[in-house]
Amino acid sequence: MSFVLEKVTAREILDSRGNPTIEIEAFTSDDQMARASVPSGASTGSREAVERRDGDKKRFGGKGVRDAVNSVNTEICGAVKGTDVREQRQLDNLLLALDGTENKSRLGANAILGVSLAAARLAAQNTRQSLWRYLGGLQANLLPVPCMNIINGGVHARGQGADFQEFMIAPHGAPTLAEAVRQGNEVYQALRLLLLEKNLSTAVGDEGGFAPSVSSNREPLEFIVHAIEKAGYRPGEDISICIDPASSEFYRDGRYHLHSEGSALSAQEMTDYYAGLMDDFPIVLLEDGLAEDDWAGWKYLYQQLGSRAELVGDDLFVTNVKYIRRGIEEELASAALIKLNQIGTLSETLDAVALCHQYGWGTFMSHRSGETTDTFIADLTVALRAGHLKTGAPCRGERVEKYNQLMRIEQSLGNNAHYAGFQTFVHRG
Ligand SMILES: O=C(O)[C@@H](CO)OP(=O)(O)O
Ligand SMILES: [Mg+2]
Repeated sequence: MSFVLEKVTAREILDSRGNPTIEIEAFTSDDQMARASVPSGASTGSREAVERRDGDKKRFGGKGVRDAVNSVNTEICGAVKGTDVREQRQLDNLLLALDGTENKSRLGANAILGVSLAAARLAAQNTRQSLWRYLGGLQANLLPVPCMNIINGGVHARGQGADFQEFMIAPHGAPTLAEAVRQGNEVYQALRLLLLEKNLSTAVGDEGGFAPSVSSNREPLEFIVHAIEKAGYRPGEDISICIDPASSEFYRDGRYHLHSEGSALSAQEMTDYYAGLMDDFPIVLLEDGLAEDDWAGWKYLYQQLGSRAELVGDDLFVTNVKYIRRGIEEELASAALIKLNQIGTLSETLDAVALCHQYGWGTFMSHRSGETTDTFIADLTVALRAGHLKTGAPCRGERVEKYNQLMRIEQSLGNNAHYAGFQTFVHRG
């Protein structure tokens, strides 16, 4: 079995929104092949690594992704030929040096990440290991709490629903991952019936959650608590709630504009608003409660609410150790969202997770709103003992496929599998 990278090739494919994205194939000198594809966000942080796409992300065959494809087929292919696919850091460093920019804008973070992931998968394949085992070794036995996004709002619902982007359920009381997926799905189905009873739309948003038109950000939480009970579970005991308001999207001129409620709040008022929600609903995790540039606001948020819920930075940290380190030093949050394509290589993602764990921070592994059926993040979550992940509703193939892969991994671990449960959510401060 060879480990020598012979060539990488790329093509343009569609993501789950029907927008173009990149797929990479990597080959060893004995003609073994592995494939990886790269997702794309809608509520992207401004400090994310730069993907090469058309401005509006909509044109298949447009310049952006085609340019990234060309770079892989020519420049990148020439540079990586001959590297050992097991030497992931060496390969990733080579790609960083080749690009030469701080934010991967020359070759494109999508091109770079696709090569990085395809090479890792090839190494796993040629060492005859599953990807999760190859990436995590013997410590890879922690199955994450699946945080299922069952109500979509914000830009993922084209502004027709709640201001908050994601309302997720976390079935942390389940004994196993498979049971958690089953429970989450039961709540999702119960929610559908509740919405229908109220004559609300059950059409879904980008991540498969329902996107009803509501008149406040409390209403989805009320529906969810009701759905948890209707499905036969205890809110807070068996199943809790995680929210990602993605507040950078409604932050302007120093205020948080909640259109559904007709208010514009300061960071302190927004924090009080969240405190009120935490009084009334079993919220265990709040992601991007404040905006990516509101560092002072985050400090206050953490002081007030760090002991009540895991406070996760997504747009704030963009999976970048530089910003996560600042967050740790200044005590701004208790966890980082982890998205491979925010930073652009596997090695840098491993560094971000290691830094978080070193300081007792949580790691919330995440898909993107524009996904492919690639299940790399499911394996990575188990490999890195990330503890909880979000990958949408238990609906829409590109989301379901990640949950299905986690169930496969759990089954192959047998008695050695351990379900993360409630303690995976970091509460402190
Ligand atoms: O904000 C987020 O956390 C993500 C994923 O749910 O959305 P997007 O991929 O659109 O940035
Ligand atoms: Mg987010």
